[in-house]
Amino acid sequence: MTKKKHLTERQHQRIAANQKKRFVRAEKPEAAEQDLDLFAESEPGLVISRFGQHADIEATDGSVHRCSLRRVINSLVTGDKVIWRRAKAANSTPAGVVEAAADRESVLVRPDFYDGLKPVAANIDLMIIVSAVLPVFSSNIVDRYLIAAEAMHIKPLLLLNKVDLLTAEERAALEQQLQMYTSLGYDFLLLSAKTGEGTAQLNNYLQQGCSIFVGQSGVGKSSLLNAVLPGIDAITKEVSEVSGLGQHTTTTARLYHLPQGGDLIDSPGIREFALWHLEPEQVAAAYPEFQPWLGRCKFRDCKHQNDPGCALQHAVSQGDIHPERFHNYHKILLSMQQDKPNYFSN
Ligand SMILES: Nc1nc2c(ncn2[C@@H]2O[C@H](COP(=O)(O)OP(=O)(O)OP(=O)(O)O)[C@@H](O)[C@H]2O)c(=O)[nH]1
Ligand SMILES: [Zn+2]
Repeated sequence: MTKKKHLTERQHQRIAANQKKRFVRAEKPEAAEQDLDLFAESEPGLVISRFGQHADIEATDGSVHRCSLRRVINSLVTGDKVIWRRAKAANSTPAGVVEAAADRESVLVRPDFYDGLKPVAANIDLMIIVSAVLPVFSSNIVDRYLIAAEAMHIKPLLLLNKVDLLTAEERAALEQQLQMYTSLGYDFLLLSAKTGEGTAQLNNYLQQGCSIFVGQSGVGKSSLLNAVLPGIDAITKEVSEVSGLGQHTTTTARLYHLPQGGDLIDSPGIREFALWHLEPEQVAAAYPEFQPWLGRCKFRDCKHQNDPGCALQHAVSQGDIHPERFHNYHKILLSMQQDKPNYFSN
């Protein structure tokens, strides 16, 4: 313990040097901004990872450069497309500077206690919602992720893992149950990370763009990620240790190019991504099958429960809305009201 109290000579020197640097920076706050001579022509790039005031930028030739960010950039996350300039001098720190970020096609957000909704990753094409089939397949959890995907305009794919554990009858029953999703236009994939069944189809989906894997603990996300990108868990761990930023890095997302084609954005924070609080209207808006019926209830403030003249209840009774989806809708709304401040629980 006493060791910590006494700084070594080198530590003293380093602190003094840092203070000096900070002082110079304070004197000339715009120095870096003005010195364009240091940097080459602007070029397009892709954010592979973001670390505080820096970001790893991939050039079109595939090389990665740790860059600083211009002050005008107020939000930059993994998956963002940028305009940057590389440093003219070799081995300079930073290796370049990010000048501007392009508009996002989609953005994954997570609730932050202080900042409200915080962007985590951008330009995601596919949210792969991983569920285990045993002990039971939970449509309630799947529906929570589907609501999040719809709210963020990211296409979802339902991935049912561990199908090696099912008997033929159980498997047939599961496929029957999943009809309620296919009829809404949602795709599903039966897979086993253990036997490898379904991985070829999974690769077809992955090749189409940039994907993320989400799902509850124990469903097999690590196993699946390691199947599509061997060694990914080791890399994730390494990133957290090397950058030494402590707890924050556990949510720092990273973009990987898959050898079989397509991109993957991953971090522990993304894997355990949970549904945040939404207003009841926003939840209803995330159900595609509700859309033709919304606004047609007898009472404008209809809660779609036992209210007379409820259009949604009518749609359920005539088979246009699946009763299980409708049941989950009410359950999800109720849980949002109950644990409103608890953004982080599933
Ligand atoms: N039988 C079978 N077991 C599997 C399969 N995929 C994963 N498992 C097992 O399920 C357990 C959980 O797998 P993980 O890959 O750690 O699951 P995870 O979703 O990453 O879980 P967390 O790390 O807790 O978030 C492990 O014991 C795996 O060996 C599968 O397809 N079939
Ligand atoms: Zn109603």
